[in-house]
Amino acid sequence: MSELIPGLDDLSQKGCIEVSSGGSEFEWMKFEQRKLYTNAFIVVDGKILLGYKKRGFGVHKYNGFGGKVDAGETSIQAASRELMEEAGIESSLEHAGTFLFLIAGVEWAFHIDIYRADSYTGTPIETEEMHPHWFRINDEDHLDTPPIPFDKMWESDDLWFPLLLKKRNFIVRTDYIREGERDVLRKWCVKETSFNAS
Ligand SMILES: Nc1[nH]c(=O)nc2c1ncn2[C@H]1C[C@H](O)[C@@H](COP(=O)(O)OP(=O)(O)OP(=O)(O)O)O1
Repeated sequence: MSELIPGLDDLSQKGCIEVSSGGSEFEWMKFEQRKLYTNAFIVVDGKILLGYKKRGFGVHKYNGFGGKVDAGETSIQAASRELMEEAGIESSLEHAGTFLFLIAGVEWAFHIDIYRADSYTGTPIETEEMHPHWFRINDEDHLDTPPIPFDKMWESDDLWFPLLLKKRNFIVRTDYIREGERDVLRKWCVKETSFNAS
């Protein structure tokens, strides 16, 4: 079995398959506290909806729609609320993965529940935080739509997007450091959990 990823439930790692890992020369960063976040991706008819982030941490990157889970909310309630606040749409979301994101200088870990859906209601709109855009998910269809802009996303997203798009469930941990203005991926592990013996 591959190394257990610290900070993620040991049981959910039982029987899963490591897809990618790196930075083995570094230690995983320590953290005392975790904060809950969500991130939702809509994939419809060969295209994925991403938002261009206009402000805050991760500004100028493309990402799913999400943010902090508020007190008294479940994760899926937060994911639905954020999808409405940031893209103006409603959707029946399914849990797709769990993501632990650490960055040097922030003493807590971001525990992000990743959701996906293959339908939605409403029309995606630009909001104060995000500008929505569609991207094609392969190079056979929709050639008039741009490909997923991995060079303008968090550096590790290309490692787990194939699982998200194939509807496979996964867990990810990424530890980043800051180098000047840049966030640099230092250690990571991606595992597919779809094969979990529960
Ligand atoms: N696709 C992604 N890939 C990645 O590597 N890290 C991500 C990620 N999506 C989110 N993160 C990390 C970095 C990001 O700054 C942090 C918080 O997520 P968001 O930026 O979505 O939340 P916000 O800070 O906008 O929260 P709100 O203000 O509640 O909307 O989680």
